[in-house]
Amino acid sequence: MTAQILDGKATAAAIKSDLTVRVAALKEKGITPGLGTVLVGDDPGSQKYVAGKHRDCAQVGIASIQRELPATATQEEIEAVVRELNEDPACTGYIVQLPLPRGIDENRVLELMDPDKDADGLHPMNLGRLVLNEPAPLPCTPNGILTLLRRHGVEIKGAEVVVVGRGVTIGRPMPLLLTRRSENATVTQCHTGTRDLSSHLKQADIIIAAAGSAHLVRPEDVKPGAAVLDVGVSRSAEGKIVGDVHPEVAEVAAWISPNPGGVGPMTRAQLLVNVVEAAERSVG
Ligand SMILES: Nc1nc2c(c(=O)[nH]1)N[C@@H](CN(C=O)c1ccc(C(=O)N[C@@H](CCC(=O)O)C(=O)O)cc1)CN2
Repeated sequence: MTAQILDGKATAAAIKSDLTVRVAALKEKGITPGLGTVLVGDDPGSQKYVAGKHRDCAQVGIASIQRELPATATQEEIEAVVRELNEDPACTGYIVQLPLPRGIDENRVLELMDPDKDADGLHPMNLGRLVLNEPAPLPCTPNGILTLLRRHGVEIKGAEVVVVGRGVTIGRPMPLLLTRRSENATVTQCHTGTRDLSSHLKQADIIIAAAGSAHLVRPEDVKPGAAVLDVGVSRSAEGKIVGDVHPEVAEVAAWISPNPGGVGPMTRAQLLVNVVEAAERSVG
């Protein structure tokens, strides 16, 4: 078997095309959605991701507001930028690019954001709303993964899903989305404390690998016919992306997301969805 591709690039392009129409309709009502980004430091990966987010904004007609601070920025300097974006009427939604440099209290920064402008769905109020089943912007990568599966017709309802990783942007919120009544999946969350990862992976209909550990998921661990989403990013000595999923998994799985070209573009598309939905809410 050779797996079919969960094509994030093409799916994100379709989402952006739909958003272009919605943004134009908002502009006719006098609303221009504006995405703000706060980038602290000079991590090349973060710089690339933020640049991609602003490229996407330009494509669909969303205004861009960029704030950059040096790696030496203090907690107070970062918080001042967050306060400024909270007050800026041109900024209808924004994100703080993670991770922040060592020594910065990330949670304090996220808590300071106006939850109504939280385009990432990572403010504690919005994560709480997700737990309580209340409307909230959804975290971009988990929601991007669900959209990718749905648009390719992969059955989520009743599926045994293994999520590998417990980070704030993916691993923690992913099971919250998957276990809503609308998805009805059964989820096992694995992490560095899991004794026998392989035994869990072998049971999974869907594997979401977000550990950041190169080629962690191997072909012998995957049930034939499973859908495998590769979210992890490690870098080779040449700077190339190495995912969490071994390339030979494609010989066993029915569906696989490429990396790059799978979940990354979907993360960016869902961010734009959150920005546009917030602007639409503001006009009723
Ligand atoms: N505030 C946030 N910070 C971070 C998030 C997040 O959702 N919100 N997630 C990740 C990084 N991330 C989003 O910011 C992100 C990762 C990857 C991509 C992407 O388009 N990747 C491309 C490859 C790009 C490359 O060549 O390096 C792909 O997969 O095709 C976009 C966004 C951590 N921080």
